[in-house]
Amino acid sequence: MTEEIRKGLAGVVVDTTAISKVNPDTNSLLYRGYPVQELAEKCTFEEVAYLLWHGELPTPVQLEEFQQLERSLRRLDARTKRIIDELPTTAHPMDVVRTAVSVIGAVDPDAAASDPASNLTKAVRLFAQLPAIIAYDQRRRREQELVEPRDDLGYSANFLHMTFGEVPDLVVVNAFDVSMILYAEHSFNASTFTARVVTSTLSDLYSAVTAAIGALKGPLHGGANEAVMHVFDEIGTADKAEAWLDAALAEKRKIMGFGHRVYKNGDSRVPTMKAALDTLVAEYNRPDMAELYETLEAAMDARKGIKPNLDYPSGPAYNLIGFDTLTFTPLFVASRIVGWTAHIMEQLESNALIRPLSAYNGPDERHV
Ligand SMILES: CC(=O)SCCNC(=O)CCNC(=O)[C@H](O)C(C)(C)COP(=O)(O)OP(=O)(O)OC[C@H]1O[C@@H](n2cnc3c(N)ncnc32)[C@H](O)[C@@H]1OP(=O)(O)O
Ligand SMILES: O=C([O-])CC(=O)C(=O)O
Repeated sequence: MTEEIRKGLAGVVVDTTAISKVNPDTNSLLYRGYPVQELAEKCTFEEVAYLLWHGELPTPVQLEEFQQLERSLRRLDARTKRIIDELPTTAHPMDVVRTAVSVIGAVDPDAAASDPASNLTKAVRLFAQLPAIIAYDQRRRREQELVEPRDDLGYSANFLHMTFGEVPDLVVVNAFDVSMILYAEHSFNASTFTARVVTSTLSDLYSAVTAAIGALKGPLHGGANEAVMHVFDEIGTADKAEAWLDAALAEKRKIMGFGHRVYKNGDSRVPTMKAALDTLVAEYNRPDMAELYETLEAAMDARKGIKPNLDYPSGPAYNLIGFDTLTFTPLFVASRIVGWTAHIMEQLESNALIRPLSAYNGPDERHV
């Protein structure tokens, strides 16, 4: 038998999904049929989360009910806070988030229940709790006290309030909300596929999410938004970008924030996130950031023809908002929790154990 091996499952279609459609030919991304750009312009992250989980945008009554539920679940419980406090500040914030989700799973008496209603309850709980975990972790690293959530604020305004102790201008809240919408879902990316693999063994949602966080951490996936900022810090100013890039390419380095497994002519989400970044550049009066961004992008295009992915504009956007660089990938978690949990529920609707084959290339049979 000749076996065709597709390293990294590149180009392999492994299942169907009704959650999102990534189309590199038209450079489009649909969530449940809606173009993501339209959702970013007209909806809040809460509405998009509801859409991804339920398949339809909420009616005003459904939205009100969902918002009330989400606001009621925002507070970090004492046990989770204690366990975060136990972790050294040398731990990467992704490890803190992964541990916190694991703790929430371990103390949930209903952890093993995997019917759709139980899983949706868990998904909403994680959605509501992650901002508190991430905000508190950044604050404790800065030796600041925990800030309690405000029930009168929407998701993004409250997230920023809990992180920085104040609600920034609307333009900042909106840019952050757009980033949450754009990060929420992207079909069978590595972390979502990880969540589906774990779910396919009939393990529980918390285990699948914990594994997905581990997959997202890597710099070839979600870790790239953090890595982009390290690149910006390394380069310094726009006038040094070309020389830096030539040296990095000569060393065969992968340039973080560029390239994509599926999109080969640019990531459908980048123009929307770049526009959000531009509003932040104006708000914080940081044209130098835009100049560095654009110079490196143009140089990469000229030398390799490789375009930016979503992590490229998101990294500097989160920097301008004031997040610590190490907190960037946890922000991706806060958003992608929606996509992961939607996929976990979809996997369970028609489950098949995910177990591919391998072609053995070790020694022929031999004996001791
Ligand atoms: C939200 C997200 O998770 S998006 C992805 C975020 N990740 C990054 O930004 C990390 C940097 N990018 C990369 O490493 C890659 O582009 C990936 C992992 C995202 C996609 O990789 P693949 O689809 O496997 O493409 P592959 O690595 O085979 O690249 C094809 C060619 O382009 C080159 N290439 C791709 N991306 C880059 C890059 N960022 N910098 C330099 N060269 C690159 C490869 O070296 C390869 O060249 P070769 O054919 O001469 O060997
Ligand atoms: O789709 C991918 O491979 C990576 C990505 O852009 C995402 O997860 O948002």
